[in-house]
Amino acid sequence: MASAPSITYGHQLDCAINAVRLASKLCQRVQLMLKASEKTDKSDDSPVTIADYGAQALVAWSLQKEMPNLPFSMVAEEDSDDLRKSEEGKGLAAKITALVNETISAEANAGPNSLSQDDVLALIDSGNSQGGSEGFHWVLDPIDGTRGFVGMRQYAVCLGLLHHGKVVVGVLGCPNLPQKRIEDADGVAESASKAGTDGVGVIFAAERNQGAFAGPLSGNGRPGEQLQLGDSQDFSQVRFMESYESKHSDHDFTAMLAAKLGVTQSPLRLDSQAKYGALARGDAAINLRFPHKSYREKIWDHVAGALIVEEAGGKISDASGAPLDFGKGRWLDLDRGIVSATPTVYKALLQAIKEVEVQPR
Ligand SMILES: Nc1ncnc2c1ncn2[C@@H]1O[C@H](COP(=O)(O)O)[C@@H](OP(=O)(O)O)[C@H]1O
Ligand SMILES: [Mg+2]
Ligand SMILES: [Mg+2]
Ligand SMILES: [Mg+2]
Repeated sequence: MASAPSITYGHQLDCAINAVRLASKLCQRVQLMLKASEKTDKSDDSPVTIADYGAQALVAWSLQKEMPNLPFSMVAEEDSDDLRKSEEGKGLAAKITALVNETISAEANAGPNSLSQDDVLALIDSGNSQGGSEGFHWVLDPIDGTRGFVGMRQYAVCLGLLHHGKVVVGVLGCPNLPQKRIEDADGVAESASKAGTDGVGVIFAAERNQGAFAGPLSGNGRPGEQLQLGDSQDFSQVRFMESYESKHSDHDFTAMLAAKLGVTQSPLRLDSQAKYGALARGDAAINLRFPHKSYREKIWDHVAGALIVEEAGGKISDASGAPLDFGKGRWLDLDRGIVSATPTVYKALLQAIKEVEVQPR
């Protein structure tokens, strides 16, 4: 008896790549003209800019335009509450609408002013799905690493697709990431300052069981370079990555873990899921994230990057080795932290975590 054909998600992958490229264009426009006044602070003290909102609206617009006949469910980070409440919020909403329309007319061959302010607010709010373990759900972080975006460092537009709770498509747009392998922190900082020029801006894309790929963010179609991780066991040669912000991940704890493993190189500190892309292409062998114990992770911070790492041959789990369960709604509950690495290094890492006595804060 012939076995049932396995499901593929090629069309959704193509649509996700187009949506991420379009939203990345908007982010690049805003980064060139970013002013402090166009930034609000959410109750959790994280900044959100007109680019976060604009990118969310554009991804929702692009996906629905390309797949008009499919039901649309999206779990996304932002909502329009702050844009409806105050005069300042309404002013931002007008700017976001103008920016979305400008980007659509410049990049997507549509007429100017094609979307009203209400349309844009509704597109932002179309990201209010609760997700779950049944059916299809897009998962979007319109700008991951907003602090990196504001600080002209790394950030990423991150879009994934869940099918029955498993990630089946993952795309990362990284406008400030060098296309060449990262040598050191100075090099990556220099790239960020040269966004939009040759050699800067990477898109990572993966489909379940079909591999992970990288290529220039500018351009069309699927990125062409397949990523396949090597498996070094020489810990004196490996490097680890972690958040730029020590508030997001305990740098003292990760230093202790690295020492336990025999890692001698200093860490590469980058904002956003650009770290997952960088891991998948071999810029470093380990990505560690150990937030404060009161912090609760959200799925959009990891969905796209997790598939890219796995499809490149890497491993990812929580600190106990349990797989990340993205099918439980908007939150991602897990044990202590998230670790991802090349396979042999990953095994040693889990063992080292068991052996260290001090736990993160
Ligand atoms: N106190 C905290 N601890 C851990 N993570 C935090 C945090 N405050 C915010 N974050 C999350 O960390 C993400 C950035 O991760 P990184 O440190 O790898 O750049 C943020 O994504 P956004 O920038 O999308 O809000 C946010 O979701
Ligand atoms: Mg945020
Ligand atoms: Mg995020
Ligand atoms: Mg974000």
